[in-house]
Amino acid sequence: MSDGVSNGEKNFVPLLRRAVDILAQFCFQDSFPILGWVDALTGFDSKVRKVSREVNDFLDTVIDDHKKRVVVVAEDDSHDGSDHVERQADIVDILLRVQKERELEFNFTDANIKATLLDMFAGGTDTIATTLEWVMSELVRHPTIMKKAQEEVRRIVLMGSERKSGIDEADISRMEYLKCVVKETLRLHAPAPVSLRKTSEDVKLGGFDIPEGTMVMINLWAVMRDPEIWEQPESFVPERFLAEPLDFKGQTGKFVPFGAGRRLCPGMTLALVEVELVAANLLCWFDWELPEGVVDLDMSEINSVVIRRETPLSLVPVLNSE
Ligand code: HEM
Repeated sequence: MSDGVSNGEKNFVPLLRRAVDILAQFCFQDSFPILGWVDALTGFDSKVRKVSREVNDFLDTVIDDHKKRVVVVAEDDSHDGSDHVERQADIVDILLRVQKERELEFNFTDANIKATLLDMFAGGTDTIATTLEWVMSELVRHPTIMKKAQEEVRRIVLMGSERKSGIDEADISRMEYLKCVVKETLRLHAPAPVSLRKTSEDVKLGGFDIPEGTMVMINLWAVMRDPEIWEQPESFVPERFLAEPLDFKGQTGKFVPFGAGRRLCPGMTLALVEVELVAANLLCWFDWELPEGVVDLDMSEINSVVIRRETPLSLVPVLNSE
């Protein structure tokens, strides 16, 4: 990558966080469209324009940089080892190839590529990092659950006929308890707490008349802590998912960390692979302790588009000597 992009990369994470945080801020246009003009007076509109311009400029640089590279790229590991292959193709190379070879039925423009990249990075960075922080926070607060999850992971990875040095997806598919830990974490700490919809017709719901075209916010966080539908809703009990193996599609309207229906999170499968794989590695190769002097972990949350820990998680890893 050119220096321009490398430098930009360093700034991209904070820029992305700024962009995502703006989405969580109140604006009149969304809640009272008739008062949308107030957003210009409060400075909200210019803040949105500024951050959009910065994100757009960064993505333009990334795309230009990829277009300029004259390298032969491989999209998998199947190359013949010849000197022509300088590196594996990344997601931008692949999207540019799809564009160049006109693989789609519509004109796939640079704007489409930028939108795809933004969706992936905005939707898929903080959500996954935050989920992992909550997984480890809950496990450290519940040593018996941590031990049970570690025993499962280590039995599958370290105690087979052949001791492995890495964990693959086939191993993960056998980690039933770890999957329950991830589900329970997503139930209690849904990183994306609301789902937005616009009504396509007049509806009556719970005694309220909701006119067509109303923006409705569904509080997924509250659904997954509702005492009417969950036993001990505030407790961290992964076993509840052994007893009731709810999937992630949200069709029961009870367990909805990725939303539900046609606008269900498109990154769900990728997210689960990443969270489960990283969590399994953390549990397999290390034991985890609170830093010296810390007796109880602070579990305060920051409410934004993504519900993060108020204080970043700090734990001490101890190499597993098994
Ligand atoms: C633990 C990780 C994640 C959680 C908990 C999560 C959760 C959600 C939720 C609740 C929604 C709203 C769905 C609805 O309204 O029904 C959503 C939408 C979305 N997510 Fe995720 N997500 C995660 C990871 C990802 C990843 C990895 C990506 C992309 C690579 C992604 C991309 C998106 C996009 C683009 C949307 C908007 C979809 C639309 O409006 O049609 N998410 N996500």
